[in-house]
Amino acid sequence: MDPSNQKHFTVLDYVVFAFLLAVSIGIGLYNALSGGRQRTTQEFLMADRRMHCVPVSLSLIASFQSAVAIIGVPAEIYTHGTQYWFIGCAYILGLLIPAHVFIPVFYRMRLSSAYQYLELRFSKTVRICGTLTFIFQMVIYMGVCVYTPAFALNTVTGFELWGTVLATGLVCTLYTTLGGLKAVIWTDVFQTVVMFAGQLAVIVVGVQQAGGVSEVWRKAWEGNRISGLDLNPDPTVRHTFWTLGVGGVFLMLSLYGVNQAQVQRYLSSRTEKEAVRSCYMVFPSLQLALALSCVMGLVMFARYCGEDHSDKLGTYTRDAMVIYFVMDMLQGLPGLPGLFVACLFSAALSTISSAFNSLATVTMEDLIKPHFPLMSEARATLLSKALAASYGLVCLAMAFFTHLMGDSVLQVVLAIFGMVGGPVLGLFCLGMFFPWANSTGAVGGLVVGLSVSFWVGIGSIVTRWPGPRPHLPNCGVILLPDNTTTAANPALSNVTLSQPTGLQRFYSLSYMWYSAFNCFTVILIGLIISFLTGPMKEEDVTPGTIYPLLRKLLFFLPDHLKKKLCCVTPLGQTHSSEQRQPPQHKEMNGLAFQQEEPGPAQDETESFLLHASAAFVEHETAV
Ligand SMILES: O=C(O)CCCC[C@@H]1SC[C@@H]2NC(=O)N[C@@H]21
Ligand code: NA
Repeated sequence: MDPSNQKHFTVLDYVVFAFLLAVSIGIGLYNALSGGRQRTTQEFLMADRRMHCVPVSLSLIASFQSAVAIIGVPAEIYTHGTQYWFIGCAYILGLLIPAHVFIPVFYRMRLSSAYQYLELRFSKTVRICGTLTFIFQMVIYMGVCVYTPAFALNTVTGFELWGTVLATGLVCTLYTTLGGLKAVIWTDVFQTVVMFAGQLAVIVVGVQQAGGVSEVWRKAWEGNRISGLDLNPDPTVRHTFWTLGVGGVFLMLSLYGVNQAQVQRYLSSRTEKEAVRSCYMVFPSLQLALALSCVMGLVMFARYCGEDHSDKLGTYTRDAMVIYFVMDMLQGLPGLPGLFVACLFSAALSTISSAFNSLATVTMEDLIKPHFPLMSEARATLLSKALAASYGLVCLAMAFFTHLMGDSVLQVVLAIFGMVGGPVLGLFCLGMFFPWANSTGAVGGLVVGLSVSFWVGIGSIVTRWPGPRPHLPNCGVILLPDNTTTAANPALSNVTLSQPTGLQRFYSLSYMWYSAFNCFTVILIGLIISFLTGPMKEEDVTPGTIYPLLRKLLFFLPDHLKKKLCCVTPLGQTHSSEQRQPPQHKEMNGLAFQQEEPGPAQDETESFLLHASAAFVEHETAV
C-alpha cells in the first residue's frame, strides 16, 4: 500500500475516538462503584435481574452487530447486490419464536446459564457439552470481532494494528471486569447509538457527494445491484430468498433463542413480560441496522463503480475496501473519520464485552460452581472477574489467527454461527419439543451434528467450488464518453458454470443453510438414538423443560381432542390448581433468589410452567 494513498487522521479524529473509549471506561467504573458495587455474582453476572426492556433490547442488538456487519455488509452489497437484505425477513420468526418459546421456558426456571436447562432436561454431561460448544463458538467469534476493525484500519490508515487490538481488548476487559453485566449493558446502549450515528454520517455525506438519492438509485439499478426476489430453490446458490429468509431464521434462533449472551439479557430483565418486550423491540432496531449497512453499500457503489480503482484497491480485501471508501468520502470533513472509527470500535467493543461476560458466566455457572457448591460469594465474584480478564487474553490470541480466515469476514462469521450455533440450537429443540429424547440421544446427536457440520464447512473451504464469479469490482458497468453506460462483457454475465455433482454438491451447500441443516441433523440423530436406547417416559421429564409444541400447533382443536392427540399431557395439570407454592428463599448454585408466589395463570400452559418451575426448584435443591 503506497503511503501516498493512505488516509490520515486529524487531531479532532483522534479526540473523537479517545472520547468513545473514555466514556465506555467511565460507564464501567460507574457501575463498579455504584449499586451493590459488584459484590455478588447475582449482580456481576445477572445485573440483579432488575433491568428495563429498553437497555436490554439495545444490548441484545449490540451483542451480535459488530464491525463484521458494519464492514462486511456494505462489502457484500457492493460486490453482490442487495440480495443479502432479504435476511431481514428472517427477523420476524427469528424474534417471535425466542419471545414466545425460549424466553418463557428459560425465564420461569430462573436460570443463570442457558445450559443449566440442558442438565435439567437431560444430564450434566449434556450441559457440559453445550457449554464447551458455546465457549468454542464465542472465542473464535470474539477473535474475528477484535481483529476486523484493527486490520481494516491498519490497511487504510496505517493505524498501528496490534496497538489497536491491544487497546480494544484492554479497554473492554477493564470495564467488563469492573462493572459486570450492568456495565456491559449500559456501554452497549451508548455504543449502539455511536454505531448508528457513524453509519448515518457516512450515508448522508455519501448520498450528498454522489448527487442525491435518485442518482444513487439510478447507478445502483444500472449496475444491477438492486437484486429482485430470487426464489431459486437450489440450496447450493449462496444467497436466495430461501437461504436468507428461511435459513436465516435458524441463524437468528441460534443467536436470539439459545445463545447465552442473549439468554443472559432476557434473564436479567425484571419480569418475563419485560424480557419478551425487549425481544420485540429488537425487531425495528435490527431492521434499521440492516438498512443502514445495505444503503451504505449502495452509496459506495454509486460513488465508485464508474471509475476503475484497481490501482488503489489492488491488494485490498473487499472488507478493507469499505474503509478506504469511507475514509475517501469523509476526507476534508474533520471529526467524521474519527466518528466512523468510533462507530467501528463501538460495534466491536459492544460485541466483545457481551462475549466476555457471557463466557465468564457459563464458565462460572456450568464448569466451576457445580464442583465448588460451598464457594463463598466474594470468592465466586472475584473468580468471575478473573475469568472475564483471562477470556480477554484468549480473545487477543484468537485475533491473531483471524487473518488466516477467508476474504469476507461476514461470511466467515455467519458460517461459524451455522457450524457451531446450529447444532446447539438442535440440542435445545430436541430437549424442548421432543419429550422422548434422552441424554444419550442428546450427546450422540450433538456429536454427530458437529462432525457433519465441520465436514461440510471444512469441505467447502478445501474444495472451494468455483462458484459463479462475483460481479467485477468495477461493477461490470462502463461509463461511456457520452455519459451513458453499457454492461461490460455481456457474455460473462450469463455464463452458466457446470453444476456440482455428488459430494461436491454437498460441499457447495450455501453457508446460510448450515444453521438449519445442522439443527435438523442433531434432532434426527438425537431422536433415533433415543428410541434405540429407550425413549424417556413423560413422568421422568423434569417439569418445565418441555414446550408443548404439538398442543400449541393444534390450538384450534377442542380441549378433549388436544389431550388425546398430544402424547405429552403437561405435567402441570396433575398439580391441583389450589396447590400453591409458599414463597420460598431457594439457594440454587449459590444464587439466592425469591421463589415468587406463582401468580394467577394466564392459561394452562402458564400454570403448567409455573408449577413445573416450582417442582424444578425442589429438584435442584434436592440434588
Ligand atoms: O456483525 C456481526 O458481528 C455478526 C454478523 C451478523 C450476525 C447476525 S446476521 C443476522 C442478525 N442481524 C444482526 O445484526 N446480527 C445477526
Ligand atoms: Na457490537
